[in-house]
Formats: sequence, C-alpha cells, structure tokens
Amino acid sequence: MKILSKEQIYEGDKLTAQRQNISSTELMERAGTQIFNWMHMRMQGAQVPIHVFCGIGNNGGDGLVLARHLVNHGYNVHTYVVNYSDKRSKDFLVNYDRIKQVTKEWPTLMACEEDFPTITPEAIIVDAVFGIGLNRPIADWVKKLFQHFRASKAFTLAIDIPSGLQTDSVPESENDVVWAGYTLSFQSPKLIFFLPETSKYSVQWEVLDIGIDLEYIYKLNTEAELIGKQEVLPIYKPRKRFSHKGSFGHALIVGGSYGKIGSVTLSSKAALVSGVGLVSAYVPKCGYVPLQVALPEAMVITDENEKFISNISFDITPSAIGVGIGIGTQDETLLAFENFLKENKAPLVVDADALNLLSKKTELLALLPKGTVLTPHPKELERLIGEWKDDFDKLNKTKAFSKKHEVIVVVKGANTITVFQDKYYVNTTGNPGLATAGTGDVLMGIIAGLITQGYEPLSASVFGVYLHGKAADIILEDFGYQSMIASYVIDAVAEAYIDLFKQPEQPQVSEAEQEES
Ligand SMILES: NC(=O)C1=CN([C@@H]2O[C@H](COP(=O)(O)OP(=O)(O)OC[C@H]3O[C@@H](n4cnc5c(N)ncnc54)[C@H](O)[C@@H]3O)[C@@H](O)[C@H]2O)[C@@H](O)CC1
Ligand SMILES: [K+]
Repeated sequence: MKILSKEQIYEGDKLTAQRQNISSTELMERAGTQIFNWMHMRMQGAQVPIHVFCGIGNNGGDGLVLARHLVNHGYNVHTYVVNYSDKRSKDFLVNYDRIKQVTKEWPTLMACEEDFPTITPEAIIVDAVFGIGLNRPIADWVKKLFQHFRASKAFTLAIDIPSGLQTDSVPESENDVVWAGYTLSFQSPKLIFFLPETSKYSVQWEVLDIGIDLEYIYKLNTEAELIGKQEVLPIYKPRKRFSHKGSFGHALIVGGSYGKIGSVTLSSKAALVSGVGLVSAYVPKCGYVPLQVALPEAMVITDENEKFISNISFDITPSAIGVGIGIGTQDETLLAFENFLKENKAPLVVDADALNLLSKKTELLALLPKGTVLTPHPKELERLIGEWKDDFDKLNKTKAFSKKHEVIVVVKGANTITVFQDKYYVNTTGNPGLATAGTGDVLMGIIAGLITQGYEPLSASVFGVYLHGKAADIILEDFGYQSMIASYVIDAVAEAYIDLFKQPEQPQVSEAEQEES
C-alpha cells in the first residue's frame, strides 16, 4: 500500500472531486459517514457518552459530519468546536449549519481551559481537532486540551491523524499531541504510524476507503510503501517442476569466532529454509565440528585460524555471500575482510560486525558491489551514518547514505524499513518476540538465501524482511513474546511461505441465512 505525502493526499482529494464530479462537501460527507459506519458497527447504539472535538478546518468538518450521524442514530453525543482560529473552512461551515438542523444541543464553543468538559474514563473521545493541515505551533490551551484527553483515560479515536502530529516530523513534546487508541486514516496510512518515536501516538490504525480516484493512486510514485502480503506476492518466484538444487544457487555464509559459531549455524540454516540449493559456511577452525553436527545440510570451509577469521579464501563460486555475523572486529579480521572485498564479485549481504568494520574503516564502503544489502540494528546504523536528531532525520541520512554508496539499507526495528535510494519500504510483519538473540542472523540468512536464488537484492530484502516477520507472527500463538527464540523463527519460515497463498477465511453463513437472502 502506498503511503502518500500530505501534498499527494490533498491532490488526490482535489482530483477525485473533479473526476467524480462531486463537491468537496460531498467528499467530506463520505469521509464522516465512513467514520460513523465504523463506529456504529462496533457500538450498535450503546449509550456510552461520545465527546466529538472538532477543529475549524476540514478535519473538524469530518467530526461534525460524524456527530450529525451519531445524533440522528440516537447516540449520546456531545459536540465541541475547538475554536483555535476564526478562519473556518467552507466545508466546516456547511456542516456546522447542518448539525444545527438536527439537534437543539448545538456544539459547545471552546476557547480556553475553563471550557473543558469533564470526561469520564468510560466515555469515548473523538479527536477531529487537527488533521494533516496542521502547519504551525499549537496554542497552549489546545495543548492542555490534549493533555486533558489523556488524563481522562477515555478511549480516544483520532480522525485521520492524532491531532498535533504532522505527517513529516516528530513533535517536540509528547504533551503537544493527542494519544489515540485508534486512528481512522483516510486514503493512506501515515508514515508516522510506523516510526519508533511517533507510533506510540496511535496504538492501532486503519485506512478508510473514501473512494479516491484509483487511477491517480495507481500511477502515483510515493516515497514510502507499506509492505504486506499483496506487495510481496508479485515478488515471489514460483518453482518450475524440472528444477534441481543447482537451479537455486549456492549461498556462502562467512562469520563466527570462538563462542559465536551459533550465529553462522542460524544464518546458514535460515538460508537453507529460504530455499537455496546449497549452503557453505566459512568459519574459523573451532566452528568445524559444531556446524557439521548442528547442520548436516551445510558444507563447511574453515579459516586457517583456530578462533577467528584471518583470511577469507575459498575455491567455490557462491551465488551470494552473507558476511559479518559473530566475526568480531580485531585487526586481522578487518584485514581479511578488506582483502576479501577487493577480490569479491558475488552479491553481498553485510551484517553485524562486518558493518562495524565498515564504520571502522569507511574506505571499505567503496569496495562494496552495487546493490549490497546492509542490515544494521540502530547502534550499527548510527556508527555508519552518524547521530540523528529524530526518526525523520535518521531516514533522510540513511537515504543519503544509500544513494552515495549505492547500497540497500535494512533499518531493523519494530517496523523494519528497507531504504534504497529515494524510497522507503515499510514492513508490516513481526512482533516484539523478535527482540531476542540470533533473529538478526536469521534475517541475514534469509536475505542472502533469496539473492542466492536469483531475487534482486532489493526484492530479496523487502521479501526477506516480510517472511522473517511473518514467521515470528505465526509462532506468536505458541511461544508468546517471551519464549520465542531464533531457531523457532527458522522453523516457521516454511509456514510463512505457505501463508502467502492462503485465502482469507470467508465468514460462515448458516443455511437459514442463505435461504433468507
Ligand atoms: N480535502 C478534502 O477534500 C478532504 C479532507 N479531509 C479532512 O481534511 C483534513 C485536512 O483539513 P484542512 O486542510 O482543512 O486542515 P486541518 O483541519 O487539519 O487543520 C486546521 C486548519 O487550521 C489551520 N492551522 C494549522 N495549524 C494551526 C495551528 N497550529 N493553529 C491554528 N490554526 C492552524 C490550517 O490552516 C488548517 O486550515 C484531513 O486531515 C481530513 O481529515 C476529509 O474530509 C476528506 C476530504
Ligand atoms: K485528528
């Protein structure tokens, strides 16, 4: 799913009104009605107090449409106009009139703290104060209102975006924004739903379809894309019946040092379950026995050194190489890595200590083949690109780094974001169970495995991150966040592949209902 910028959303609204020959008021009616339907389906007329707080722009207009439908359907609604400016939008005014026609209880005008209503914890707050139009600092009393929402502990439903947030920046203080339990977003999810510093402002989100012109969306090139099953299915390469293990390449996993051979075992096994034909592991001598025992499917090549890698040399021709896990950062290994990069022709995935070696000696970045995949966790990323001010700064710096060195950067996190040149691919699978030793090794193995099978490095990264997260989601039911370990994730990759082709379950309709219809 494409993640549109604010400008693209406004453009979409405008074009839709033109092409469908409707007014912006009608589009607002659609938006507000969609929100109403969403609530009505869940609330079924329940008489919980609903406080709808409307700004004076079009986000507030959506709130007024919703409030009118709630009134018409007999809900226990209180509507407020958060009067932070006298520049009311045209469609706000239309709907301000319309709500006055359906109820004697006109919206309460609010202009200072004294006007705040009491909100009980069991009530529902609808936040329609600011939408994507927020473009300057918010008045103090309005910030206080947001704090009042939060202090009430009432469930808060934000329309389009939690008020106080902008689509392309991190707020200065967490007191300046609405903390929503749920956000119903129009047309496109917002990038801020997926970033570590801003995702907390909306626990859950959903996109409501307000019928934006499909051709416009289809042709649009967006900076960010949300990656779910629909996006990875076209990447998947089906297998031909007459294929053999030679058809799926030979992956080489280079890594390990004394006490850290398990990382190579995990990566190699992950490459195997991703579907490669052959896997070889390159480890220091001390890794020979453990690897052969733990993973009989892999071949093992050893360094001349007993405890760490000192010279990466082999006589196979791998289709892709994953390098870096558990190798340490001592000088001999740095030199071995440098010599290896000078000779290497195979596509690369660089992880863990090899990333730290790149930060230690940045000249090595010039030796990476174009399209090399780097898979840093936040600390490794910081060593590569320097400190960042906030999440947007981090993404911009990563983008610049990706462009400069022509590499793909997989920024690992709760929503892993793959960055390549001007584009962000935001993953939707995965859960906090992945915050455990070795899961990064598994991800590296899967991506290296996919490149080995002939996937383009960018597709391999996006697809690999998806499969890895999906595997973790599948086993969540069995192991929970606490007891999930990297080996279980490997075991579930098979199920993650199978899940790609599962049809969503159809709702069961009883025979009696079928006859009725
Ligand atoms: N454009 C359209 O046709 C549609 C717009 N929709 C809604 O419209 C919203 C955007 O509406 P608007 O562009 O009117 O803007 P908002 O309602 O988000 O913002 C409020 C208005 O106040 C002004 N403003 C911004 N920051 C302020 C501040 N700190 N203090 C005081 N005033 C401030 C802005 O100029 C803006 O006009 C979307 O988020 C969405 O909810 C939906 O109704 C769908 C259709
Ligand atoms: K809002």
